[in-house]
Amino acid sequence: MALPLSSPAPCFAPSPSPPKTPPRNSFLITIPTPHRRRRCRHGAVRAAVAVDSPSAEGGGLRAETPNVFLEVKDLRAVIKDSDKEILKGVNLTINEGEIHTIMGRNGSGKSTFAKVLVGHPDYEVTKGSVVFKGENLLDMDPEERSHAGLFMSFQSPVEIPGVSNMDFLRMAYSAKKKTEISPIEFFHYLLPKLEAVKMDTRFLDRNVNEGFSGGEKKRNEILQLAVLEADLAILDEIDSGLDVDALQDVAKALVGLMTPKNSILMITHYPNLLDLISKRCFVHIMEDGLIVSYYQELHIKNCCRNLRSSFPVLKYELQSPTLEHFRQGSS
Ligand SMILES: Nc1ncnc2c1ncn2[C@@H]1O[C@H](COP(=O)(O)OP(=O)(O)OP(=O)(O)O)[C@@H](O)[C@H]1O
Repeated sequence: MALPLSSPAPCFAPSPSPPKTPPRNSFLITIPTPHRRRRCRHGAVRAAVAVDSPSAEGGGLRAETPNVFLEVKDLRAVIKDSDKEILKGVNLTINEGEIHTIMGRNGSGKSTFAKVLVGHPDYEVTKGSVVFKGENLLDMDPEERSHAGLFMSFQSPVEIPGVSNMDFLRMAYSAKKKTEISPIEFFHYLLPKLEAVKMDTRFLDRNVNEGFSGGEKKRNEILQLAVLEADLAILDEIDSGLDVDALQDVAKALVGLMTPKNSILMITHYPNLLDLISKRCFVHIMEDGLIVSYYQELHIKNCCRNLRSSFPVLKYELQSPTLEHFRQGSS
């Protein structure tokens, strides 16, 4: 379920200028596969694998210095009241206006990472830092994080019996805007958003997610995101369980929500959604609690084409690529 938001504090960390060499904890391997020579229409295809996701300053491929939205450094987390470490030193930087995707095997820690970012009580951070728009995210409780502009769509959206979708959305919107909005006024605000995600108004009277099909729940998550207009949307497998039409609707709605000022962090196993969104994006691979590799700033269509042509398994089976696939592809 999404968390209600309130006005984000427009506080941005100064963007560091990119150094000429990658930081010590990361190195780039240019993949010597055909896509290295291929240049996309945008003339900027650059495929790279890095061990340890580099920080923005380590990327070194950007000429401009965008505002850093989220900066995760050496993040380690265990399951609460246990010493089972799930996140083992994650590094990730997201600038405003960017789409980032995390792929990887089942159980590699993707959802845990997302949940740790929004302050899920099941996990305890043992090391590292997370700065969101210049503020220490780890010092905030989950509600404060959502107020600061974070939104998370969970893999399995929760049902809220006894609370209508309409009331829930209106309460969340009021909390974000810090002002009451009348049901009529809110309905007018909501209508175009319902149309964007192709949801019928009858879903407004139903209790939040109660009895919704898997696909309807996912659309409802996007509706919440559209209503709350978060700065950074973390979408955990928003594409799972969607039929072809629903996938296209969700992709279209997401594209409609993107502005140069907001960002998306998607967790997915399938490149299809990336294909449909058709925007530039960063693709990261998570393995055993670490972001171990990344494709930097590829146009998504090229990125997915490259992934499929480089790693034969992806041609036939749209599974999450792993670091092993990158290694095979580059040999
Ligand atoms: N609350 C918890 N209690 C026990 N184990 C947990 C808990 N949360 C995560 N784990 C374990 O941590 C590992 C990572 O889980 P996580 O859900 O983050 O993986 P994932 O990469 O999102 O997997 P998938 O692709 O299947 O969704 C798994 O082995 C999981 O069983």
